[in-house]
Amino acid sequence: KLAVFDGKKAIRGGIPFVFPQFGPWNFGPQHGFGRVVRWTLERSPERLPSGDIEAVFSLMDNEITRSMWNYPFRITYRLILREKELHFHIGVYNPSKDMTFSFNLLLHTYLKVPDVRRCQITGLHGCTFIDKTRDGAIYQEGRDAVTINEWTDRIYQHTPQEHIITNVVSGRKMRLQKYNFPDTVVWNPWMEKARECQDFGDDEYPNMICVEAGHVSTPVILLPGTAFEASQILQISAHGRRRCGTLSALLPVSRKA
Ligand SMILES: O=P(O)(O)OC[C@H]1O[C@H](O)[C@H](O)[C@@H](O)[C@@H]1O
Repeated sequence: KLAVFDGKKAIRGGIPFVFPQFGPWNFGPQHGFGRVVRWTLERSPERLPSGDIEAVFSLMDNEITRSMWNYPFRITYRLILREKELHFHIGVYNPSKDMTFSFNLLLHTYLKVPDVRRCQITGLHGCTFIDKTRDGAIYQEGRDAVTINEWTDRIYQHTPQEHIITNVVSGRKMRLQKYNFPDTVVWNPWMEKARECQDFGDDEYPNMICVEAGHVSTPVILLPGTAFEASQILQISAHGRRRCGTLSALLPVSRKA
């Protein structure tokens, strides 16, 4: 409720686009500039023959980005909305002839939930995680379904392509599928940290969970003239029902044929 849309900070909610840095940054704002700069709308929302709605955004280097990160780049961000799904396809291109650059990329997805203590996240069992609430110590997850009862800020590594998050809005299940995002960050600031955030209502932490698909515990290294592609699908399912068979939709179009 206290989110500020002034172009200086990310909006607290939705899906902030974390690029080219995850976390504090010596050369610019925390989590990079991708979530605060203005993107270009390449293609306004349009209905495709399939009935899906598609919109395409792009971001290129400019004076502002080069003042923090002196590389030429081009990002294409394609969003497809279906009845119960939202698809995110990202392409990062390095147009340089001789310069390699490296970056982090993460979709900082906020999910609205009736009570975070009743959410379970699957797909993390056996994964190592960097615990940012314990000075970055590394542990291994022993639970099949992860629950949250305190300040949580973890980078799970080498996570599988799918997580299910239970008890999101209206008690439904959210299926998160990802391609080329090896990490999954799980974050809830809990009471004290929420109070420290000016744009976070004191009583709002029980009603959110961030499950963030990203490439953050190691950087993406992009050689001149090459592109990196990554995707995410969020799919809401009615009370436990699961649909299968959408994983192929995560593959880049060029590799699908
Ligand atoms: O407050 P923000 O800059 O939006 O960051 C919110 C959170 O993002 C990620 O989940 C990080 O792992 C957290 O350490 C950070 O607190």
